[in-house]
Amino acid sequence: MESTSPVQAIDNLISELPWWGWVLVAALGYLAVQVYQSVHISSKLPPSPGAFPVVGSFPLMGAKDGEPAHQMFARLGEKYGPICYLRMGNVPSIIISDGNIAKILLKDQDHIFASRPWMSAGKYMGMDFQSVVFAPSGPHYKRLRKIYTLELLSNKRVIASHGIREARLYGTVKSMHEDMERGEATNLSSALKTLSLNSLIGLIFGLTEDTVSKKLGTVDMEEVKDVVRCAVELGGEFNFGDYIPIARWLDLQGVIKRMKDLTKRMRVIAAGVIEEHRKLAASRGPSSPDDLTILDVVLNLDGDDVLSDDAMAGVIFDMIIAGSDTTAVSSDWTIAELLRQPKLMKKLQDELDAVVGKDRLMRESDIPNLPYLQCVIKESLRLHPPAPLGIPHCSIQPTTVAGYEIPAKTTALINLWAINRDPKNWKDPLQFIPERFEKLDVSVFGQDFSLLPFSAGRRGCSGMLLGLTMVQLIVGTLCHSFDFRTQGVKETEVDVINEKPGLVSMRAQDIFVKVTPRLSSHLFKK
Ligand code: HEM
Repeated sequence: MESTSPVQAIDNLISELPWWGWVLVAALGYLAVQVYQSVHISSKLPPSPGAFPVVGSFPLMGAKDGEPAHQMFARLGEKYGPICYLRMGNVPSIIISDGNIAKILLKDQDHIFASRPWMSAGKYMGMDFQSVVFAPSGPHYKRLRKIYTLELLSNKRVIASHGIREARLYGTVKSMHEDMERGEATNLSSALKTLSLNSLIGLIFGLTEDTVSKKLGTVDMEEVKDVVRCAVELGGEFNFGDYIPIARWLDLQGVIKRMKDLTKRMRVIAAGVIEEHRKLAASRGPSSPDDLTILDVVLNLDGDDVLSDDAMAGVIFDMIIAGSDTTAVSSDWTIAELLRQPKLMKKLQDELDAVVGKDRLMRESDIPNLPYLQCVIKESLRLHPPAPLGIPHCSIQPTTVAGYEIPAKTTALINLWAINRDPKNWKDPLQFIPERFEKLDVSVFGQDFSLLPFSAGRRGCSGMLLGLTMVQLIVGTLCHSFDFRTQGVKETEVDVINEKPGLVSMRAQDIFVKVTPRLSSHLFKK
């Protein structure tokens, strides 16, 4: 009998292996790597609950049904310490629950942690990672971020665009007054969302009060609002496919399919508004720099700054999505806290009456003269940061943090919610006490690592001044204009504990209020 050499035997096996044999070999190989990674969690990594093959640490994270992720991560922080290692499916991740360690990532090693991990939201809704929110660090991101800082959201442009925000807000004040005249309660939470969305749409597209709810050329503004609503929902949905490759491939949750459909709608809207804006700009001739909308500025960029169609679509949707719900929920949490504590509400109203008077509505230019309003908003951003986990960061190279080894491509989640409530830094951290800021000079803009509502460093929120100004103006104007009586629940029992899960921290229950005007009656006439 002819003998076969081992090499020949392997050769024969390979050539005769059926397709399912290859699938089996690939699956066994994948499993072997997973088992190796699970048992081989290096002792130099941060403390960890451990990990299983394929699903990693997911079953060990102690997730509770309906619980927001930042609360679950805060519990992990209490158990495993301020830096905790998780393998989320296939993805090495660290959770940071301490301001001093956040400072290492966002300041000392900002150049290492300023990238973003791969996320299906970035691939699809982020226009193939062209949008600033999802772009990994590199020349494209650097160029975009510079455009945001110097052109789109510069201090000068934020100040110059105050009229658009004030007009939208005064419109909301008048419709709440109309609800009152009809004897109806206003759903305040929902009114705040509509207001923020309309303000952002106004800033970007430059629509007037009449057209903001109608059409811009071929683009229906209701379609824009629906796309934004779907994007916020989809962005907040947990997608296993981001962590487990096979789940991405199978798309069992249908997230990728829905994102692809939504991206098509986003591209159609972006193409429509860009075309309309080009036509309008051509017919209108040159405008003064202060009258330009965000989209005018984007279209006027020249030289190396000119953006591709996808990057322009990214700017439009990044700004509306990142800016609208964050400012709406922050205003909602603040008013909820003030309703629970009538003394604080009165103190704020007294300050507003003294500075603004009763014969006009508040303006953005009043804010520097309203120190208590500033303290109220700071305290609200501390206790209820609207984006409690920020947006995931990603390391671009291996590094050491607090004595632990962190591999390259590790996702870093910074628990801003836990940091802002750290009892090491804040007395009575769970109480809403604006007075704590009366004698404490702490900035919300990322210089103080015990207070990080906007995160910090090169990846920190690029709309922080705009966001802060909007919340101050909205809360100040509404509390100045009205006294509130809640419907369905006593003022002092408005829920300021429970949240809906999602990217943005929303209160679990909408607030319904009946209002009584506090200012001269002519201010409420349409
Ligand atoms: C109270 C309101 C707001 C809060 C609390 C807030 C908070 C945040 C946070 C925590 C991040 C993540 C930062 C990180 O990755 O470390 C972020 C990112 C971002 N925010 Fe805001 N935001 C607010 C309003 C706005 C507004 C009004 C805009 C613009 C219209 C905006 C635009 C952005 C953008 C573009 C990013 C991504 C920055 C980047 O990746 O470089 N935000 N925001």
